[in-house]
Amino acid sequence: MGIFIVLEGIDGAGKSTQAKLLAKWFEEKGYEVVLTKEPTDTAFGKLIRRLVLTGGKEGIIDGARISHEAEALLFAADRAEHVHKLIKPSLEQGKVVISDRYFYSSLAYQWARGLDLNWLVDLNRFAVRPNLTILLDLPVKESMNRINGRKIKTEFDKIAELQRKVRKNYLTLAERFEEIRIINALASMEDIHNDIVALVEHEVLRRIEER
Ligand SMILES: Nc1ncnc2c1ncn2[C@@H]1O[C@H](COP(=O)(O)OP(=O)(O)O)[C@@H](O)[C@H]1O
Ligand SMILES: Cc1cn([C@H]2C[C@H](O)[C@@H](COP(=O)(O)OP(=O)(O)O)O2)c(=O)[nH]c1=O
Repeated sequence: MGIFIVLEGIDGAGKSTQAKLLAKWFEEKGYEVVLTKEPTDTAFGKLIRRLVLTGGKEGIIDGARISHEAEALLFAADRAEHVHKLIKPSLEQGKVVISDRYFYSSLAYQWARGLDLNWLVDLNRFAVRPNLTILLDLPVKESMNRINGRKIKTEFDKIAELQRKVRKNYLTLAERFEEIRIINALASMEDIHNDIVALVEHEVLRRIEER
């Protein structure tokens, strides 16, 4: 079996930066790495970007805004394909899979949209649990500064209020899911990377060696 690591956090927390650094670290150690993300780049991911995340006629289908339940189902459908076509087969081949976002994003964001958390947990029950989930925790003000200037393509990016709810939700989820570890994402990229590597060594690699 391979190793499955997920990076989570609000928009601009540094997930993609740290996912790349971690992938490089594993590759230098001789592991085969699959670096991936959600929403994916498949047809489902594209549909999500078109119906949920694109600017302009945001989320409009047949003249009305897409419901939050439909959004949650689209993210889950994209994830099901991701799990069955990429994540599981790669883990079976002994690879390291690093995903920028996973089902915790659905729990944090769609819960912030007012959906029932337990319904969301049940909906995502098919999703194999990672060995380690790193929550990059950052105050919203700092994340907004970091993504300021980035082309605004989602309504999520615009609303600091929603980001605050999402941040709080992630911290609550960290109490419920034991694989989630919180890292202070205010530090420098290098310090955060070192913190992540320390977690990977202690929480994942050592446990595998002990088996
Ligand atoms: N530790 C850090 N300190 C300052 N800026 C950072 C740090 N990590 C990432 N950034 C910058 O912040 C922005 C958002 O980072 P990114 O990795 O794209 O976040 P995410 O994938 O979580 O949206 C990028 O411009 C990136 O270069
Ligand atoms: C995976 C996932 C993402 N999202 C949101 C979080 C982000 O604000 C947004 C898009 O993710 P993002 O990481 O910004 O993707 P990209 O930069 O490739 O467009 O989707 C959910 O609401 N639920 C989910 O299940």
